[in-house]
Amino acid sequence: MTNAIVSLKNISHFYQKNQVLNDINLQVHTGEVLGLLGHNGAGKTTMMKLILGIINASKGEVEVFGQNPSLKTAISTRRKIGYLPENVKLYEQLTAKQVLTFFARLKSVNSTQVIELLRKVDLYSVMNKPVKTYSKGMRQRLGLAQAFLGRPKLLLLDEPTVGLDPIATHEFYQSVEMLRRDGASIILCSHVLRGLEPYIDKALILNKGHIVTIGTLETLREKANLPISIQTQGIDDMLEKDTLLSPFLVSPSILNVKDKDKIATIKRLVSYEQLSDLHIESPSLESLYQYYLTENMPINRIEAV
Ligand SMILES: Nc1ncnc2c1ncn2[C@@H]1O[C@H](COP(=O)(O)OP(=O)(O)OP(=O)(O)O)[C@@H](O)[C@H]1O
Repeated sequence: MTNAIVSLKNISHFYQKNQVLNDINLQVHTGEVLGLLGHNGAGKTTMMKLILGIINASKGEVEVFGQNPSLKTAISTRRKIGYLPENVKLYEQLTAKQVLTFFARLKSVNSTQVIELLRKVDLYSVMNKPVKTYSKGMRQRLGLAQAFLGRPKLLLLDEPTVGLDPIATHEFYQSVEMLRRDGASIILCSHVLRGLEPYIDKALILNKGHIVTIGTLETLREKANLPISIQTQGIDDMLEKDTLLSPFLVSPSILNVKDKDKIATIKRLVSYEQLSDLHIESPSLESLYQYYLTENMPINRIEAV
């Protein structure tokens, strides 16, 4: 692919003698949203720091918009990157509008963007209230607006939904979606998977500095071949007695089947007149993550250095 805006080639990184990234290869293309998933300490923030140009890789090559982002001369590249750090603290005494106006000045961005961004992250109606009165979800959305000042082409979001409840998480991702529609590519690292799935195009699962797998959710599902869950209503008694279906039962009304058996199973289920409803669920991002972490060895493991 030619339109990679982020390219990591054979990246390894050490903090003193401790190797925290191992032969990482990654390309992020224009318009993509990549979920960088891994437990605490997997190396996600280190990857972000490399892309931001804050640290230099011990080995390998980092290119962002075709340049090494850590070079002094890569000013235009760095301007194209927006960053929301984990646990960002914005000035409590200032209002959201004042905070964004302040950052707009620091970034030499026209302050007309401030109001537009406050609308996008749904803080317009409270923009004149001090940040100290905001919920954690509102603060995170303000952090997101700060990261998007100057309309960066690449947004890096580090654990943006830690500590947010499901509603606040949903609202946060809706704001991310608004910014994505403005043309931003996004790398979003998280160990909180709940609510993430609809918003990412690809997932990279990182374990102890190794890439375990990377791909679209569809590809990850295909490779994992985990069972699909089919919930039925109205035929519990019949399912138990059906010798073709009963081996798949995991509860009186739920069957777990592999993708290849899905259609045959559904056809048999709908042949029951008493069937009143059917709910089909593909493996969740959480179960895929669990599968890849426990079942698979890293694809590019380097043995002890
Ligand atoms: N400046 C540093 N000096 C030494 N070790 C570090 C430094 N920064 C991170 N580490 C170590 O590198 C490893 C990877 O850390 P990193 O912050 O990249 O992981 P992470 O996946 O982002 O985890 P978390 O979600 O906890 O931030 C961890 O073992 C961490 O302790």
